[in-house]
Amino acid sequence: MEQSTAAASAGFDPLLCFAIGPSLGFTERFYWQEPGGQRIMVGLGSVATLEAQGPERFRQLAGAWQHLIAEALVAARPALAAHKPPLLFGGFAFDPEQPRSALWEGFPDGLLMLPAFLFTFAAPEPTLTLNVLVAADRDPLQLGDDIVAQLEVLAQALSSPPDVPPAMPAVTTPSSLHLESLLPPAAWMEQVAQAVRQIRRGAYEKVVLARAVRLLRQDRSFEPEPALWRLREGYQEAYLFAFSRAGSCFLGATPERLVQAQGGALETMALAGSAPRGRTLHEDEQRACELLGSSKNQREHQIVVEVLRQALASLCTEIHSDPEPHLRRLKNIQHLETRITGRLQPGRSILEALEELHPTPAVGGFPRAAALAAIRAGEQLDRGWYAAPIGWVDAAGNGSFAVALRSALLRGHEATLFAGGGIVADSDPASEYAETRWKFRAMLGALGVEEDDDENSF
Ligand SMILES: C=C(O[C@@H]1C=C(C(=O)O)C=C[C@H]1O)C(=O)O
Repeated sequence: MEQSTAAASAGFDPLLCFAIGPSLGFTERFYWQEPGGQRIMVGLGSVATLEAQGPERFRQLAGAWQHLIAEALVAARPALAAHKPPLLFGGFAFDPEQPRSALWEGFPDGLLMLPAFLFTFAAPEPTLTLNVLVAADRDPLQLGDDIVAQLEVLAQALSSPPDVPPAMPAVTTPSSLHLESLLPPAAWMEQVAQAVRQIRRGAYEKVVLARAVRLLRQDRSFEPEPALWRLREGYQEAYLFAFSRAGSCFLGATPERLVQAQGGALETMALAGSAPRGRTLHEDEQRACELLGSSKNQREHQIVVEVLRQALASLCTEIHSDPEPHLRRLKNIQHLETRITGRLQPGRSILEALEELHPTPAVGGFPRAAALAAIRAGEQLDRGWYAAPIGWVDAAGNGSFAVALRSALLRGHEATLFAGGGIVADSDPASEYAETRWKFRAMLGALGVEEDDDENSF
């Protein structure tokens, strides 16, 4: 497959860097790829993990991050670096007010980690960053020897990496896979009908309801590498992410940027309103025209644009948004998208932007508090890190976070996949259900379930 220029110039595949993690004894690792492969980062191991619980998690982590930066000694070639070290990677739970189930063990309400090794494939050149936590009583000579030894082990592992993807059939035989909805489809559609009734009564204007399906695999456990490999082939224009911890891996290919900040320039997007791709060019155009002309989808979308603009008002100057949405076309689905930009006020950080923006009405609803209450009361699902911010932040306050959609949590022989959709006054439960099925396609395909398998079972 075609690699980004930065990755190609490094001479090896970033996925290999991710794949060698377990052989070096690293149980925590991440893979992060921005749209078009312009920036790929792989982190192995964690020398510092900042964790926070509860609604104050963004502030708590911002404080802990400042503390870490203040104490860091950085030796880097600033002119050549694609970011200002130290760089932390992490994610957040969708709703800190909702109790976490056993499924999401190891994925707290907020987590930022400082990887032991960080590979960055981005302009101007690929880099390797080594992070070490130095205690006051550490012998500097011994420290130097340890670093050299670590680099030797790393070089050795990279020179004889495991096969990626590990040997497995391109498409798994359906008999070894079992797919089931966590909630029967009829019960989920009843939830949607109930939300529509509440909306019509004026309780709120929009709510995003999600559901999960579970994939069980008898022959072997799910591994992130082959799934990432397939996502990379089909979803180059998405953010690809994988975060392994505590025996699980949360991964996905999401089209939705939550926020990106670079040198004070901030970018976010409204992504809401969906239609399937057509099977022929003609059908595809027809679906696109219907989506652009659908007042239901346009309304759903406009709510997101308005709320994002308001959220940015307290953080940014020079806020601009596209005058109208354009189409964002992915392999199995197309959306309405509006780009929104601003300039961060001096001293404000991307973590503050996360706090303001999350959850946007694209994944929560509107008004926010009423929609979140409806999700807590009705959804019967622990979303965990699904539909929440995932990404990185550096010492200069630059960073990039996506909304973790089109995603799954892998644990041993089980994969739990998540998808949802925006419900408004004129939503139809059966159409919303169908929409979640298109959205599941990205991860189902990545995990080896073919297009027409189990057509009626999820
Ligand atoms: C909630 C999801 O997607 C979100 C909801 C959309 C919609 O309702 O049209 C579109 C894109 C996303 O913002 C999901 O993929 O699970």
